[in-house]
Amino acid sequence: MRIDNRANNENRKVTIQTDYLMHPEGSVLISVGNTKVICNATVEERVPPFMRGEGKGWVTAEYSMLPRATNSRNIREAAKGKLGGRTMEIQRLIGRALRGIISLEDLGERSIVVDCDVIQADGGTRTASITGAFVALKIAVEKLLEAGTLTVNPIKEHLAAISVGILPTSEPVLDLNYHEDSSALVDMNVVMTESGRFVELQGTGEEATFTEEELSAMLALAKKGIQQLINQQKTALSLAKNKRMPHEEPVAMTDEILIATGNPGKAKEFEALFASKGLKIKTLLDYPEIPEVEETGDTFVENALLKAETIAHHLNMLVLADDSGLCVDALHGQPGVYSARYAGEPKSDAANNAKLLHELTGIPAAERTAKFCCTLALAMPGKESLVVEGSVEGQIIGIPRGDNGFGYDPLFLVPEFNQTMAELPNEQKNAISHRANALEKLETVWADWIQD
Ligand SMILES: O=c1nc[nH]c2c1ncn2[C@H]1C[C@H](O)[C@@H](COP(=O)(O)OP(=O)(O)OP(=O)(O)O)O1
Ligand SMILES: [Mg+2]
Repeated sequence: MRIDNRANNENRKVTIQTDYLMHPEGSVLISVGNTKVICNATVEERVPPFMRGEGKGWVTAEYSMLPRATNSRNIREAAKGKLGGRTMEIQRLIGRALRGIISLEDLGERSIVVDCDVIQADGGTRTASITGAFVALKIAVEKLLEAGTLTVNPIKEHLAAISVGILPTSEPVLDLNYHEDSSALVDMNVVMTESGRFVELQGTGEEATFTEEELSAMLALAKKGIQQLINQQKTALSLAKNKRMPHEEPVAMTDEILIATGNPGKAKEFEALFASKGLKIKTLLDYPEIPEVEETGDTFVENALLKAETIAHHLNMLVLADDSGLCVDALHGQPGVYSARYAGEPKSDAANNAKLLHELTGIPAAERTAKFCCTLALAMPGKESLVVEGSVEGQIIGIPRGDNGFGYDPLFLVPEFNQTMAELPNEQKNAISHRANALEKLETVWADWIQD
């Protein structure tokens, strides 16, 4: 067991706060566990003298740490009057990493400098800097594209970094904190692109050696961790982009509301739930030309916000989105946000139900408790979105029952009725469901929200 109770293949909790400071073209506060780094990207319409006239741009980085980012105070490098070797090495690494995914030709004769300032260190400051620096760089570039200064996107793909290592117990682990890092036998930093290409590998035995098998195990962990970080970058970038998009006066509310779902089962339920309020609904099934929003979030809240805000900006109107799913206790909350894609793409209710039953093989009825969760996000361009959550508890049975509803309904027993969600008449499901529960909460707050 790891000191912070994580599984060996588990990342620390990551948050990526965009537009953190007001002046830089791209500004991000990234937290990876207790490590916190501010990453600011600055665009300058010039390149270093030795590059002038070549039509190419330049991307570089600087790195530093606040004196009390660490357990005891470090003397500021400014006070010492020179940069340490470690600082030089790290800032060159960050610069190389960013130049690995940007076309300097497509950037044109301008520079982007990304400053990475560690405000709190708990291991992995260089990797957190790279992951955050990419987001700051991407925001700065998106703004150049939005302003028409650039017409071709110079950023070719996403990039993130993470550490892996081998603990004294010989276990390979992902994303080491400082405590783990200081006792690790092997410590490795991996910088990788979305397509799985490496920009840099820094693997070191600390009074120890490692085998090719151990190296492969560490790389597999790193790949998984980096994919998750890239999803988190995408989520933060989409939400930030929606906030930046200019908006005219939103289309006035009529007796119609748009629900950003492409799921016919949900659409039908919302129709019934809203009919009783005298409101008509439209869904994305009425707008087949709108592309599906990528659900990169790792929480229901993030995905509901992504769907609601992206569609609200697209159509310049009030939009409600639902992100929902099934959380099974014996599966540690899985499939959770992955409910729709549990058995892979293309999404299929039948395949998802089959996979769920398979995963629960041999687990006795008393331990098959579960809950349906629903997060609703209400978005209007130019306004802070409203978010509410609802849930309903039940149990996963071993053989599907009933034809009403959709998704996991035939396997979800509601104990108080001794019927599955798919056996309950529609009105009954709509009286007790997680969706109905969330909608009730929304009703108590939305009048105030729409007014101001
Ligand atoms: O009342 C429900 N009864 C049974 N299953 C349910 C229910 N509510 C959600 N679920 C399951 C279905 C799907 O596997 C996942 C939702 O995933 P989620 O991404 O929110 O919806 P989706 O992709 O089907 O449509 P969309 O994103 O366009 O709203 O959870
Ligand atoms: Mg979905």
